[in-house]
Parts: sequence; structure tokens; C-alpha cells
Amino acid sequence: MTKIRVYEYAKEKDMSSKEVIHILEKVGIPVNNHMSVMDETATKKVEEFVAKIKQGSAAVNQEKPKSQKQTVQHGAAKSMEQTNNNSTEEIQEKGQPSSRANQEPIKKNKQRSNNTFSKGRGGAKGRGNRKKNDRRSQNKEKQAPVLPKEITVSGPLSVGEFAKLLRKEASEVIRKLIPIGVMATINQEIDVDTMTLVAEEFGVTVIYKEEFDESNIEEIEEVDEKENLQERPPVVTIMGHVDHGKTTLLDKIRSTNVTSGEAGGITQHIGAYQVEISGKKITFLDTPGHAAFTTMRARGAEVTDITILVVAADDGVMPQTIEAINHAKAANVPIIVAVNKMDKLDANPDRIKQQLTEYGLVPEDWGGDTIFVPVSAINGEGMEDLLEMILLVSEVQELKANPDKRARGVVIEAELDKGRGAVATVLIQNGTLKVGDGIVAGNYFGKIRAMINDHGRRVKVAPPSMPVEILGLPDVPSAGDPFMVFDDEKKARAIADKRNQKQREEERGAKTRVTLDDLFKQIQEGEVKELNVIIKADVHGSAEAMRGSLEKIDIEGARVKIIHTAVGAITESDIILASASNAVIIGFNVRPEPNARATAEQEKVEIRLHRVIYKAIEEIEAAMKGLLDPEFEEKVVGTAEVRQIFKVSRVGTIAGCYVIDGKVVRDGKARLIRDGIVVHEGELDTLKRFKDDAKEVAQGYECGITLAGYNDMKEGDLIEVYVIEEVART
Ligand SMILES: Nc1nc2c(ncn2[C@@H]2O[C@H](COP(=O)(O)OP(=O)(O)OP(=O)(O)O)[C@@H](O)[C@H]2O)c(=O)[nH]1
Repeated sequence: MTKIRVYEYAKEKDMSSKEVIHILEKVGIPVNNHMSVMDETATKKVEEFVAKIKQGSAAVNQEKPKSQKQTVQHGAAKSMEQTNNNSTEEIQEKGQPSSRANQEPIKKNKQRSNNTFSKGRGGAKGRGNRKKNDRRSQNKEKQAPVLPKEITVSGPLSVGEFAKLLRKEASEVIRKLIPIGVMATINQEIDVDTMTLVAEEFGVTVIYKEEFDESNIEEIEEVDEKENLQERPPVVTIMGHVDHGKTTLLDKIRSTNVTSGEAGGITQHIGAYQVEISGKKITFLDTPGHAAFTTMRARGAEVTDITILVVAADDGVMPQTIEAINHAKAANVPIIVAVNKMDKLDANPDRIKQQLTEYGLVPEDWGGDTIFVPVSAINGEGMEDLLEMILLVSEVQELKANPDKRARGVVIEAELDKGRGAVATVLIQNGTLKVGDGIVAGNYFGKIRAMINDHGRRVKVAPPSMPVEILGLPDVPSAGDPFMVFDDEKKARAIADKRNQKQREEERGAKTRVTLDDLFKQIQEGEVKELNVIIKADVHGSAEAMRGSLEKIDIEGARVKIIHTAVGAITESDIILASASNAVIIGFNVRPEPNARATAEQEKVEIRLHRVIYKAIEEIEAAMKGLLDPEFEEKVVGTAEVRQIFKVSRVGTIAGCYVIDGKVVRDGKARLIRDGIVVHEGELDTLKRFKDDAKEVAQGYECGITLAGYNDMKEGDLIEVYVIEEVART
């Protein structure tokens, strides 16, 4: 024999190709696969190796696990190091063709299922029992459990645990491990790749599911079997512009639709309530407005199924109407338009329809798919239609939950009550909550002492979509916090502790948000495919121009998605929307309101301010290409309010100011802001304390400021002073 392929050689020697490849590796002649050619030297070396093994001399490195659990990595390198008597035995067995054919390993496995592979092997006793064993193993084979089609693992498992999942004996697994170069005992751990290879040999698929930390209650996914799912009531939020009638509408619905049997009962404000119509329930969140809605979303709680957009028929689409539309769209929640105040003489519902088409809400009778319901929250007109429409939309959505399992949901609101302690209103999203359940809500663990429904009655159980007030938490969670029932109290306490710790870490700044500086990296890592952007501008035209240009950007498969544009200063509500939607805010000739700036810092939302449209676009493009040049960054050092204007001939206009925040520095640049809009930007000319020139003036002091080349300051204007700082690129 001069040259022979691996598989031919293996066949000839009654070995498997894998074994031959493995030995070739060990003798220093690695080959690629079973089709590789072995020359004379190779066959000789393999033969020598097998001979040595048969004499027992290759049985080195007797396995003595140091610890009970040891992770064994799959890989050739490892296998080389781990040459031991396991491989020896595998080969010895192969020398006896009957051993494999008659399923002997099954019996043997049973015999030593609790031993390490090296123990009790190959002794006279073992051989003597072979016949009996064969018979037993045959019997056993008949009753062999059906193998699973697939198994799910979340990380390394010990051979024993893995075998159990496969419904195989551990030694069978060990046997399959050897040819792939892994020498492991029953107690040693093997990695997922190795498990996948071994399972394949048994025709079983390994599904890897990353084990996650259960303290991320928000991310615990529980799949319900279809047959366990039942219809659940829709959860509805009412949004709209100030004074368009949200509260009146909510009150009207509640007072005219109290659940049967409860009529006349005192309804209690618990943050949400349910009404019944045509035998079906609807849950309304009792906090109108998109701020509450988006604050919850910012905390990861997707509670709302349907949004009712209230627009007053005598007024029309207003800024907050648009904001509400964008908040609902960002959350992918369907909108039903309630055209309110229809009782008013000047009500003009067609105008509302016309206006809303501009925002993509086209009424059904105009060929669109948005439901418009004319109503009057005062006299109740159209109210039933509205409720029917809610039920219709919820039917289309096929809202379902499984009432027969542990409950989970969201905290709607919570407070500390003097007499009752921490009281939280929760909305059950899935499962059924019961008195006595141990729950983690936010960062706290508690046992439910009592539950009170929206009519102030004590209840023992709360099914999906039902809001209830719960007593029994040791402290007050936040609105939007998730809650979940845990059967194991010890585990639940540990989860609550961990959540607490994580929150503290987040507060220390560990929160990750998209920023232009790391956008490119996030795009490359596949974390970001769409850059969500909110545009705030001084005039409608600029906002639209910016939207048009930004939407055209498509770089490296990532695009810009404008989730909201509006005219005016950057508000807290913009920041919350950005936070909930992982967006950046571009301000064009506008500034953030003071509390918005603070919230942005807290929420780590990035605000980029510009005065030239193309610069804003260039910046986004550069960020998406990873070419952003943040070598210089603007840092606002202080803000002064103009309290008095002095016109002095030759000098020009002096603004008598009061420093309301930070400090004003003589060398800084200044921006003059009127009602949130930047009206001038330039150099600070003079800065004086009384008659003297000052280098800087701190918060709480008065000063006189002149701006270079600009005299049109007015009382009430803000002068924002900033410096340009060099920042190191990361
Ligand atoms: N004529 C008439 N007036 C209404 C109707 N709905 C509400 N109003 C009145 O409009 C005013 C504002 O209503 P609210 O319900 O407070 O409006 P809102 O949208 O909740 O307002 P905010 O809470 O300030 O955002 C009140 O004076 C109501 O009485 C209606 O259908 N017809």
C-alpha cells in the first residue's frame, strides 16, 4: 500500500474517519478531511500509534478532574493536549467490531454512569459480563427513549446534564466526544459548539439561546401556546392638544359606562379604569397626554394598544396634536381620531380631516384607513360609536394573553400613602395576578397583601388588561416600571436587589444611547440601522428642508428616520420622545428649554445645534460614515437674562443682565435667544461689573453686556455664553 485515502484506510481498519484524522493529528500529520490522502509514513505512524494504545502505553494523562465542573473547549489543540486513555479505549473498542453494532455502549454506560470514563474500564469483569450486557443493552434499546428533535441550551453544560437533555447515557456522549478531540468526564463542562457537533451525531439540533439575566424583567420572553391564549381587553390612551377635551372625554366615558352592577358605585381614581360595552371590556389609561405615554415608553413599557387622538372640531390641528401623532407613530400604536366638541356651532370636522391628511391620517371615507369619530364629550354624542370603534380596532389587532400563568405587567402610577404604605396601580399585561403573589415591581420585592379595583372594591384576582391597585410593596416603584410574579421568593429578592444595583450604575452614567460620535461604530456592529432624528427649528420651512435632505441620506445601509419635526424650542417632551425612541435631536436656530437641557443630560440624549442647514446634514452624513470630526466642541458656560436695556451713544446698546446659570466669560461667544429661538450669534464685546471690565461674572450677579455688531437686544432675552473646547477623539 502506497497511498490511501483516510476513509478507505479507516474502513480497512474498522475505524471511523474521525478517529483516523484524530490520530493523524496526534502523530503530527494533520489532514483536512476524510478524502485526504495518507502516504506510507502516515499509515505507518497511525499503525504504530494504535499498536501502542493496544499495549496501553498511550494511555497517558489519566483523567483526574480537579474540580467537579471544568469547561472543556472543543478544538483540535485541546484534544492534542488531552490524549488520554479515553481515546485509547475508543480505539480498542473499534478493534472489536461487534461492540458498536450491538449497542454495547448503552449497557456499559449504564453501568458506569456515575463514574469517570477512565474508571472501571476494560477489566476482566467488564469483558466477562459482555454477553449478559449485550442482552440487557438490547432490551434497553427496545425501550430507548425517543430522542428530542432539538434541545435548547444557554451555555456550557456538564456532560451529564447535556446527556440528560439528549435522553442519552453520559458515556454515549463521552464516546461521541472523543473523535472530535474532546476528552471529558461526566462532570466536566462542554461548550455549545461541542454540544452542537455531538448532538448532530444523534440527529438532534442544538438551539442556542443566550441565557439572560432574569433581572431584566422587561426582556423575559415567554411564549404562550396558541391554545392558551384568550382575548384580552384593549388598553387605550387619550392624547391631544391642550383643552381639546381629553379629560372631559375620559370622565364622560367613565361616568356613562360603569361596569354593570357597579352603577352608582364610587369610582376611584387609580390611574386607569375599565368600562364594559356590548359585553366587552376596554381599559383606559387615566393620565391623558403624550408626555405620560412617552415617559412610560422611555422606561421600556409598551402599554398602549390604541391611541385616541382628540381634536377639537372648533379649533383644529395644533402643535400638540402633531406631537401626539408622532409619539403614537414612534410607538407603532394605531390612532383613532375623536373629533370632539361637535356640539359647538363652529365645529368643522371636515377641516380637521383635511388637516390630518397632511400627517398621514386619511379618513376611511376619503379612501384612507384612519377611523374618525365625531363626538361631544359634553353631551355624550358619538361616544358609543367611539367605544365600538375601539373594539373594532382591537379585534383587528387580535389582542390576546394567557390568563393561566404568573402575572406580569407595568406600574401605571405609584405613591406613598400615609395609612397604607406604598400603593401602586399596575396594569396586568399577561397572566393573572393574585393576592399573596410575590412580585418584583421596579426594584422592589413584595407580597401582594390586597388588591383594589377601579371601583374601590377589593379583588382577589386580576386578569390580563385589568388595572388594580396593589398593597404590599416595601417602597414606591416608578410609573413605567415592569412588574412580574416570581414563585421563588429568594430568587425574587435577589432580582430586586440586582435591579436596584443596576439602576444605581445607570445613574452613574452607564446608560447607552445613540450619539453621533459612536454612530458609525453602532452601524458597523449592526446595532443601528436607522438613525432616529427629531428636528426642532425656528421656522417650518427650515424644518421641512432639513427633513427632506436628511431623509435622502443612505449610507452603508443605514438611513435617517425623522420621527418628529416641529417649530420652537427643544422641550422636555422632545427629550423624552428621543429617549424612548433612541433618537438624537437636531436643533436648527433653536435652543433647549432649561429643564429640557437637564433632562437631556440625565437621559443622555444628544442634542446637536446648528445655524446652517447644510452643516447639520454634513454632520449627520459624516457621523454615519464614521468621519465625524468632533475635535472642537461647543460648551455652554452660562446664561444671562437681559433685564434692562441702556442705549448709549457711541457705545451702542448695553444689556443690563443677571446671570441665571453658570457664568458669563469675557472671552466667550454669545447667542441671543428670544422665546427659544436664536436671533443672533456672535462675539461678546464688553463685559462689565458696574463700571469695571470683568473677566467673568458668576451666577447670581448682575453685569452689563454688549455684543459685537449687534444692538437689537430686548428685555427678557437670554444671552447664552459658550466657549469652543478641543476634545480628544475617542
Ligand atoms: N362644548 C364642548 N366643550 C367641551 C367638550 N369637551 C371638552 N370641552 C370643554 O373644553 C375645555 C377643556 O376640556 P378638558 O377636558 O379640560 O381638555 P383637556 O384636553 O383635558 O385639557 P388639558 O388637560 O389642559 O390638556 C373644558 O372647558 C371642557 O368643558 C365638548 O365636547 N363640547
